[in-house]
Amino acid sequence: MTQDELKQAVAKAALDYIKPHIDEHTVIGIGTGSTANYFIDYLAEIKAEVNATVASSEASAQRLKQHGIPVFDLNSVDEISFYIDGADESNHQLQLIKGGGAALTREKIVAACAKEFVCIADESKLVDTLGSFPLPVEVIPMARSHVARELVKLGGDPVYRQGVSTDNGNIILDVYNFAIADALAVESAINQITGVVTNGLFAQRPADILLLATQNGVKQLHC
Ligand SMILES: O=C[C@H](O)[C@H](O)[C@H](O)COP(=O)(O)O
Repeated sequence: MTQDELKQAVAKAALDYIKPHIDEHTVIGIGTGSTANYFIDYLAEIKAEVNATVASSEASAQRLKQHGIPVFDLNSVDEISFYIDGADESNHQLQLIKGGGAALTREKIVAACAKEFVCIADESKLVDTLGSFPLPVEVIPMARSHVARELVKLGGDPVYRQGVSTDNGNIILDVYNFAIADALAVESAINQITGVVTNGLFAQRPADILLLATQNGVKQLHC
């Protein structure tokens, strides 16, 4: 199977995973990216059963609406029942790097409100140590140089993602050459830098389950 076929297979597995639990009170949080897009397309097949979703990006909200799936503002719902989203990397504790598509902040907010975070990924995303994928950091534009200097002090190699503005009107610095042994500590240290909105480490709020598409089928990993 190609990587795209694996993404599609895991998106279908996520739908099968949550479908028995969907009722009129269920609010589904929707992630961002190519794997999440496949999930949205599968969700459309059962849209009559879906009363509410909350999207983690303008792009996902638009795709949901195109399918006729109801999208709500996060402030108008009590709790997210399931949050379904992809990742750029996951370790075996289900701590993640996200934000390759610049949606990390809204993703982190929706994940924080979720009862269960179901991460969906193909097997290339599973790593022993996070950090081969450059760590995205969302930054208030005027703080770009200051934050970059502070990231260098932490041992990283930040690169400005040219031409990208997040849904919140901010910029992204991608931090290269960070071997992230203690993801909790790194997440918290970067978030202490003035001017940082948040970073793409999901360690304080890891996934609850990782559905991992492999050539031998979709596996379930728990931390
Ligand atoms: O900002 C983007 C998100 O964090 C995505 O979930 C992540 O980049 C994975 O994307 P994909 O499913 O396209 O590999």
